[in-house]
Amino acid sequence: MTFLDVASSRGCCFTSGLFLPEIRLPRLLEEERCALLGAGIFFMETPGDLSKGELSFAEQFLIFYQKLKSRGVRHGGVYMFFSTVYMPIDPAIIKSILQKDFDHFINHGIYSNPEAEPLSGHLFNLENAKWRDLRAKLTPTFTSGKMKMMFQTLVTCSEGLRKILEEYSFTKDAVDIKDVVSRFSTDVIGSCAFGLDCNSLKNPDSEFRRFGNKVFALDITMKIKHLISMVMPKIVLDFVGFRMLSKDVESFFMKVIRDTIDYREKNNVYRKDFMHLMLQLKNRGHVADDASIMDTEGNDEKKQPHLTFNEFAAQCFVFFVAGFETSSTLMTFALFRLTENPDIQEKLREDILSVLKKHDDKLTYEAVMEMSYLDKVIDETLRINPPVSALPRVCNKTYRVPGTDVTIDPGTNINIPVYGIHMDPEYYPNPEVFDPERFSEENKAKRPSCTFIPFGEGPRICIGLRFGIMQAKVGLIRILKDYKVTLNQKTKTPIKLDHRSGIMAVEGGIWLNITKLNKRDP
Ligand code: HEM
Repeated sequence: MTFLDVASSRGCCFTSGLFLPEIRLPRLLEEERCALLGAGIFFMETPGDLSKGELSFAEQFLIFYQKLKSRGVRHGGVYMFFSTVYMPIDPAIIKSILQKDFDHFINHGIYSNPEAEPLSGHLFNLENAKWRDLRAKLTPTFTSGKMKMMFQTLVTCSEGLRKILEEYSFTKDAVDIKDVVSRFSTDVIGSCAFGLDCNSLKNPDSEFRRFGNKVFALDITMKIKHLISMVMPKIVLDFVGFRMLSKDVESFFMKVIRDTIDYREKNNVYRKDFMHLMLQLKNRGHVADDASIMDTEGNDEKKQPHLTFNEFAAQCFVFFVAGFETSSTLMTFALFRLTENPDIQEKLREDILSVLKKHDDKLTYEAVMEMSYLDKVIDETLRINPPVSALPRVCNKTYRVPGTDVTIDPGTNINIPVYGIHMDPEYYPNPEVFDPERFSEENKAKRPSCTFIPFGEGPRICIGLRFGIMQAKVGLIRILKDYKVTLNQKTKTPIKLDHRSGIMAVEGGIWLNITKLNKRDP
């Protein structure tokens, strides 16, 4: 029996879904449930809350995960809109899908049409050979050596963050911390991916921030577009030239990138950032450790570029989109958890200050790498509040799930339940408790692989992992070194996850008090 046989044994699979009004799948009869469980170990569920829009995407999938887990099965299925999604919950199956048998699950299954919408032709969306080729080209852009090269740009941007916090510590106003750290992330990624001073820390209404927010705005138009892209066949979408981004967003990013390329190429500018490495890729076909963006003849105007302008622009765009919201979410939740756990906040500050003292009070790449307690706090934050709560995959080759008699057909969508795994008491006892010691070397070694997957896993793992962590670390160090953070009463507690956001976020935001610390010996 294949997964789709089981799924369609209920007939039409209309579902109550994220963006739809309530259209419920008839509840399964008990004997039907047993038959499904007996036949293929699968179980289809449609919690009512899914349709009411009260639960966040992360919570909905946590419920699916917990229901499957409580039935003692290794995997299951979920009705979503008009299709069914296969959901493994056993880390061994997850590992097979993400790593061992990756060849069957290469793609994310997200619709894109670079001809109609050039910025959609980026790494996250590309498929099969096109993805492999581009991933191989871009990987050298994200090595630890390249991170070290960009480190100073990050530190420079963090000076703006310090200035803002200084003002807040003086005025004693409550700080919408997600807003502030998002502006920091916008400046960092704008500077590193576009080579621009976006000034969004100084000017909250900067164009970069405005258009960045527009990309993430999940308004009714975007919801409808998401739905259409999920339910319509690709051939129809291609035919009508379907696009996700509005024209003004596309024009803004294309123009910024075009102007920067022209300026740098004309003036042979060298800046230590992604833009420089991408220009090397475009003009020389590879990333190098030098200041030149031209080939050995000094120019390549006669030659075919190694990366076309559209490909180039789409990658800069995805670095921005994938980088700024995820990293600022990480910083926001870390600070929130530290307000809930003042002893952990104090311990982290001690770690930061003692390492800085060894490095003459200078925020260097090497100093950051030495802050081992900071690593644990970051990992524990990513466990309890993973910005991306589920990983999408689509099956591209018939697959027999190891250790079962179940087959997955090509075209079946897969959902890897990151948040469910991270909140499973089997791997993380008392999962609601924030405890960085879960990430001591000893404790990490006790857990099976694929039980901590905030960046995904396998060949398709987040390419910007190092950069995202480095950016969050610099931001947190800047804040915690000089300021104590406490929760302001404007924060609605207990916090509720925002059901309107695709990335994990808090309804009403996290509001903090910032108190300047007296200078002291670390
Ligand atoms: C805390 C920060 C971040 C988190 C939690 C995060 C998380 C993720 C996740 C879960 C995926 C999907 C992995 C998979 O399918 O297995 C992903 C993919 C990706 N991320 Fe990140 N990310 C972060 C920061 C960044 C940054 C800073 C950049 C770029 C500068 C970036 C660029 C990308 C790209 C391009 C992909 C697609 C990779 C591919 O399909 O080959 N991410 N990220």
